[in-house]
Amino acid sequence: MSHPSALGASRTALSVNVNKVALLRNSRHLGIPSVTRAATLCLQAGADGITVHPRPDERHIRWHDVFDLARLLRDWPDREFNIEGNPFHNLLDVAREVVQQGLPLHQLTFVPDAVDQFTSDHGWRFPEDAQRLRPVIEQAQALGARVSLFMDPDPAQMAGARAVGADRVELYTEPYAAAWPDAAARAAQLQRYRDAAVAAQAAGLGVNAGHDLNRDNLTDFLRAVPGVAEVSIGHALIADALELGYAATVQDYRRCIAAAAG
Ligand SMILES: CC(=O)[C@@H](O)[C@H](O)COP(=O)(O)O
Ligand SMILES: NCC(=O)COP(=O)(O)O
Repeated sequence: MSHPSALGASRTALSVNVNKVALLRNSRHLGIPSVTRAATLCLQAGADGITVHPRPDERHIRWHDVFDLARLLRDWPDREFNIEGNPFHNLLDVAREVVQQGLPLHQLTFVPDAVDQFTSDHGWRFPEDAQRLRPVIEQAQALGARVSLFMDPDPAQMAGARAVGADRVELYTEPYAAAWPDAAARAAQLQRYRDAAVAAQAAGLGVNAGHDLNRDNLTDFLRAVPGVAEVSIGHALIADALELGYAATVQDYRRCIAAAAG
């Protein structure tokens, strides 16, 4: 039976971000834990794809990881490979090399991070970023990749993302995750994200979401925000996997997604 993957199904796809596996591995020179082994176990457990966010300092994902994972994904043709990063650093060079080697690359998520960014904390802004984004979006799409722009949940910004040629936006969910424990703050945040998703879809964009999503906050988010195509989850999921193992963890996140639909 084929996997009901991001490539065809209407349910929200789960892309596992394996940055933090690489972070642990890099603290010694032993090659463990293995990033490709982690990805394999997540895919075997039903993850719809793998995400990496290689940073210029290679503090976690190293350039060879991108190619190792692309080679792995070649054996999983119904799953997706999503690479995140700033297109004005060397993201497009890596993407070009992946494609030149005949390896799979489904999605590039452009994130406006500084070189030394601690972690992503804001999205692109329009009209300020429009002129410089247009050509790099075209270059990425010419490689055959879907382009998603990391965006704050501001409905007024979504038409700008579409106008520069993006296929999707990824709504930056840290403010929602931070508000989640407080019911009133959570409801207010969910309204913002719902409005942003509706505006994005009205502009012709697909909607992804990510950052600090976890097993507690994921179902509420997907219940409130319509038509989310993909969530990419790393930090909390890998932390859960340290306790539960990759298979049980991925299955749990899939249950959180299914609970929102049911
Ligand atoms: C765009 C985004 O929200 C994630 O890719 C996040 O930036 C993960 O990066 P770190 O794992 O380096 O925090
Ligand atoms: N795009 C978000 C992502 O890949 C993972 O973010 P996080 O779950 O590590 O915060």
